[in-house]
Amino acid sequence: MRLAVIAHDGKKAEMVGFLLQNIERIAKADIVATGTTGSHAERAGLKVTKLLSGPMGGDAQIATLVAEGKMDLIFFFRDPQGKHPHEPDIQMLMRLCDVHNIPFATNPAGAQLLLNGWPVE
Ligand SMILES: O=C(CO)COP(=O)(O)O
Repeated sequence: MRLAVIAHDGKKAEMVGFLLQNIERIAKADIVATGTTGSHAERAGLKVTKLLSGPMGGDAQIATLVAEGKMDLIFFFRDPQGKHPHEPDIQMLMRLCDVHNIPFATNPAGAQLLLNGWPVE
């Protein structure tokens, strides 16, 4: 499973908690993350490949991986209360997931359903 994880600042703790709760399901996954989300995950002991921070182009990098057919699953825990200067990049990522039919969860409930339905490797 090639999984990308991204979380806005208000959702980073929730993302790390979610990943730790699902540690067995994601044990064999190749995980990439936007920079700061990835640092939080690493501090919790998770192995991730960190890309640029979101506002510096990390979402765009993940969008590129989606376009290239290199991603299976995207978890992006978005903060619905926040405004983000790189919103165009986020829209691009969501659009490319739709173009390429890549599952995209924006909150833990959706992410859990996707993980539960993922074939065991
Ligand atoms: O801004 C983000 C997603 O749009 C997340 O980026 P960081 O993980 O670098 O904070």
